[in-house]
Amino acid sequence: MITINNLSKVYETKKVLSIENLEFPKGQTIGLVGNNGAGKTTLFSLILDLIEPSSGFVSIDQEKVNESEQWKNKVGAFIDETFLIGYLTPEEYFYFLGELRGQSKANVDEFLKNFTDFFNGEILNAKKYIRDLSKGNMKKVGIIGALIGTPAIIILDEPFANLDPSTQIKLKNLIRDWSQNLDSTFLISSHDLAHTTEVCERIVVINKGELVRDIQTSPETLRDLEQYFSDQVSVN
Ligand SMILES: Nc1ncnc2c1ncn2[C@@H]1O[C@H](COP(=O)(O)OP(=O)(O)OP(=O)(O)O)[C@@H](O)[C@H]1O
Repeated sequence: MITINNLSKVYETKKVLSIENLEFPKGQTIGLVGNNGAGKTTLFSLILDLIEPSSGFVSIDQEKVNESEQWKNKVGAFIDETFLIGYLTPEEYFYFLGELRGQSKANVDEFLKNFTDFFNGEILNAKKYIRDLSKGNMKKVGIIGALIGTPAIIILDEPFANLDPSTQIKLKNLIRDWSQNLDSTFLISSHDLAHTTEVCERIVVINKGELVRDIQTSPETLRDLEQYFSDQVSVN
C-alpha cells in the first residue's frame, strides 16, 4: 500500500503539489489524470524518491521512501527516457534490471518470451542500442523493463503516449491481465481518458497540484471526466 501524507512540493515560491491524504491499496489499478503541469509526474517522482518533498512524506508498506531502500524491491517504474540506458541493447538493459531484481539471465529470457507479440519483432535481436530505437520502441523497452521481477507495484507515466494503436490495445490487455492474475498495483498517468477509464478501477484527478476527484470507475466515468475537463476550458 502506498500512503501519501500531507505531501507538498514547492519550487522557488510556487507550490506545484499539495495532497493531504491519499492511499493506493494493494492490487488496485489507479489512473492519474490532469492537464499539463497538474503535478502528475511530480507525484510519481515523490513516490519514487527521485525528488525531495517540501513537506510530508510518502510511505510504501509503512516504510518512508526517503528513509529506506527496502521498498525498491517492490516497485517497478518507467517515468521517462532517463530510466533507460541508451548505450545498451534492449537485452543488455533487461539483464541489467534482472540482476538488480534477483533474476538470472535465463529467468529474464523466459520472462521476455511473454512479450514477443508486444515487441512486434523490433526490440529483441534487433542489434540496436536503445538510443537508436524509435520513441515508441524505447517506450516499450521502458514499460517491459518496469515489469521485470514482477514487482508488486508498477508505476507508469503516460504509458500510452507514442505507442501505436495495436500496442496500446496490447498494453491495456497486459495491465488487465497482471492486475487480475498477479494482483499487481498499477499507478498510471495518462491524458487519454478513454484508455484510462477502460483499464483503471479508480481515477484520481489532479488540478494545479491538488486532488480534485477520486472516483471508482463506472460506466459514467468517461463522460463525467470529459465534462470535467471541458468545464476547465471555460474556467481557464
Ligand atoms: N525542477 C523544476 N523546477 C521548477 N518547476 C518545476 C520543476 N519540475 C516541475 N516543475 C513544475 O511543476 C509543475 C508540475 O509539473 P509536472 O511535470 O508534475 O506536471 P504533469 O501533470 O506531469 O504535466 P504533463 O501532463 O505536462 O506531463 C509544473 O508547473 C512544472 O513546470
